Amino acid sequence: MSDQPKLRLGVNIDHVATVRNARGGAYPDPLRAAKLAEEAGADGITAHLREDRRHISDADIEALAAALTVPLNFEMAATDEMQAIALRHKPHAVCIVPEKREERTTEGGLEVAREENRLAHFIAPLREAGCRVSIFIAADRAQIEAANRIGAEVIELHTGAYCDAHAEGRFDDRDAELERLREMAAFGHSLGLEVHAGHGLTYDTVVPVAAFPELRELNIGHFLIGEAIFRGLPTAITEMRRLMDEARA
Ligand SMILES: CC(=O)[C@@H](O)[C@H](O)COP(=O)(O)O
Ligand SMILES: NCC(=O)COP(=O)(O)O
Repeated sequence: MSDQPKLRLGVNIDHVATVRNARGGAYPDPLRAAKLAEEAGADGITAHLREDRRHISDADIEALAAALTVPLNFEMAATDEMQAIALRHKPHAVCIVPEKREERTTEGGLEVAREENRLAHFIAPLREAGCRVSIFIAADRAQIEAANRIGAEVIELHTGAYCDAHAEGRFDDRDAELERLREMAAFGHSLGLEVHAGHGLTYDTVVPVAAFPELRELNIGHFLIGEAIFRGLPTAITEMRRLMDEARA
């Protein structure tokens, strides 16, 4: 048995809403997926209320905030509208992410270093309301230092570049990205930040990341929701949990 602290698995249910929204109406229901994920051992649920509402809706956030028994990690852009929604629901965690209207998915990390003053003021009321504030950033020393200076308690390192390099067979790039993530997880931890990671992780890419001893949480969504088509959501989650636990052992 490992004596490392448990690595939590946050299941992101955004893309249940993507499927629902393809036809309108109410099916499939992200809350039902979240409850199933809880039963399957998810340690938390992550949902990203995009400004354009392309997947998760305001009503989804309301339902999740009211019904979950595990912590809700509410991903949002640093806008006044989103801040007001977060302050209304007071989720366990608020993760500030960058958004671009034209992007297909979250392409990079938040630019904290150039917006320190604004972001420090933006997160202060969220912290006062009792939310754990997390900043979704690239594995970059300057961004991590800035996240620490503005008073974030948590950073989530963007694993997309590592996963993309793996998927495209660029293995030298993948290994370099993995090394960068490893070093920056250790650096963030050394500053006293809680370190999370996520974006694009799959069964093929999760193990080396889950092995970083400084990590406390992985947030995984798109792959798990896709895999649920083939083997069901509980089994897809259980397998991810098994790989994470093996990596920590
Ligand atoms: C910030 C992040 O990584 C998640 O929100 C995830 O990417 C799902 O949302 P999108 O696919 O819409 O970016
Ligand atoms: N913050 C990352 C997340 O919640 C899940 O990202 P993905 O697995 O859907 O790419």
